[in-house]
Amino acid sequence: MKHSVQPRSTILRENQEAMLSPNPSSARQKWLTPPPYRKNKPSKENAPPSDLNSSPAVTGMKIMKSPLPPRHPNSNPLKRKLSVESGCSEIGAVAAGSSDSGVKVIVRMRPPTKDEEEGEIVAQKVSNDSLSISGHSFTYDSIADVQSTQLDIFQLVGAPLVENCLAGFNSSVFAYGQTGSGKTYTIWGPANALLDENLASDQQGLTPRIFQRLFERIEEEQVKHSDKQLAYQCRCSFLEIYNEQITDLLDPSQRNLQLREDVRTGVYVENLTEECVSTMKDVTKLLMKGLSNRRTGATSINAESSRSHSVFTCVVESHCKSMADGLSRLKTSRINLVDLAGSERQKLTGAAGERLKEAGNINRSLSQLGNLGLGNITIALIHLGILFSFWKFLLSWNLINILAEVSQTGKHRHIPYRDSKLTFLLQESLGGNAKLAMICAISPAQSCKSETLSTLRFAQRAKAIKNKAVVNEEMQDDVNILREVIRQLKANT
Ligand SMILES: Nc1ncnc2c1ncn2[C@@H]1O[C@H](COP(=O)(O)OP(=O)(O)OP(=O)(O)O)[C@@H](O)[C@H]1O
Repeated sequence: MKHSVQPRSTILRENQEAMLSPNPSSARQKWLTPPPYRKNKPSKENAPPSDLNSSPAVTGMKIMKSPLPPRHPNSNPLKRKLSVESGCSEIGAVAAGSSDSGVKVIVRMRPPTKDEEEGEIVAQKVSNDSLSISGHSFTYDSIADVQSTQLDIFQLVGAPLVENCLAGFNSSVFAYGQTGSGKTYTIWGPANALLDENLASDQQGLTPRIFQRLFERIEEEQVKHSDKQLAYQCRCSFLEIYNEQITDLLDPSQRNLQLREDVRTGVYVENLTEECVSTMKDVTKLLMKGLSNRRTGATSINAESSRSHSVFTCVVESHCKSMADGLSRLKTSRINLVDLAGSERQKLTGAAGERLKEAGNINRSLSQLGNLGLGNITIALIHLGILFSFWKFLLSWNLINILAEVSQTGKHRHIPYRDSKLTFLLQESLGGNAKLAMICAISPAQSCKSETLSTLRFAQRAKAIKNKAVVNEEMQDDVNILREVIRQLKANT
């Protein structure tokens, strides 16, 4: 189901106006439509009129392209922090206390391949949060060793993400690591584990597990808060960034989509397809469609290597009305699940031709995620074709390094988000209004040692970043502010 729709800013304005409308029924029509967990029919025409007294539901509001992420409340007068006393704020608040702002870093070691088993195994888990590799020790939030299961990863990363999401926090998971280290396996799981008959499979990846839990928890929250007319809507999109071009994985004819920035609401992808989901079936359908449209190719390390970054995004909105104070509240949170293309050294992976060009682009965006800011010098090196792998190593620190430095010293610095599509699109997740978990995937084998060390150092720098996640909540009592904002927006258009 694809929806061709107007820009998010227009919708927001309409919704805000509707919520503020002196005629409450117009606001209701914008917000509540189908019965619980019915697949959404999102067009305006299809939306049956309903009212706030209808049963709790995952709602089928209007669908839109290009949703914009909620911004930090300092830059947006419409947002306020969670107040535990407020009428609806305890909804999904199990994890709301987790106001920790550090990036959670998990290192996952995949089992050695047959070839690797014949060589030396150099990486070893030492404790729950540390590992050693050839005498070097590293400490992170958690180490998942070769025995770790998909369920373990869900419990470490997925379960807290769902609670944070219901509490109104933006939440992102990035999988980073060398080609063939297990990023795709971790984030999506094997494709056959998405089939209906395998839904209970041990192999199921983090994303389907997250949505399974999310829908269960939504149902629980609606039962628990049945007096608050609690309604949810989940809208998903799926894109890939390949050679610095954005393709819509739910409609691959849409290539080279553009990133836009809205002053008030942030970065969005123009014309990206969004679909409403309310069941696991909806989600698996989107995942299977999107994953089958990704670019893959063989490297010497991974026969089915993802050659692009894939980003699955779900915007979860909840609307409730408190009986205690009669106020309506809207919480929005954005989940980003990101499978980064493999970091790789061309010599090791035997890259040539198209693969080499891809690798250059992959490395450029990953580099941007964490390089040293060597900008021009390094670009000159690239143009000369000199020491591709050395370049990658040097450049693999910029954004992460700058963010880590800003977090540690409190100094102001220009953060070069715009230097790659990946960092521009995901800037909220990197040092902004989001909780971020980074899963760094490694192989324990001697043959991967230098890539593994590079990944582990990247992970150390990532750990130092401080994000500023806040609950994204709008309240109806902000009516005067909203009216003023609408007036200003209208005046500016
Ligand atoms: N924890 C694990 N347990 C069992 N098999 C795994 C595990 N991690 C990875 N694998 C297997 O290793 C192979 C490579 O994994 P995967 O495709 O996830 O790597 P990747 O990091 O996504 O690589 P690329 O960046 O090249 O896409 C796959 O066959 C996958 O099934």
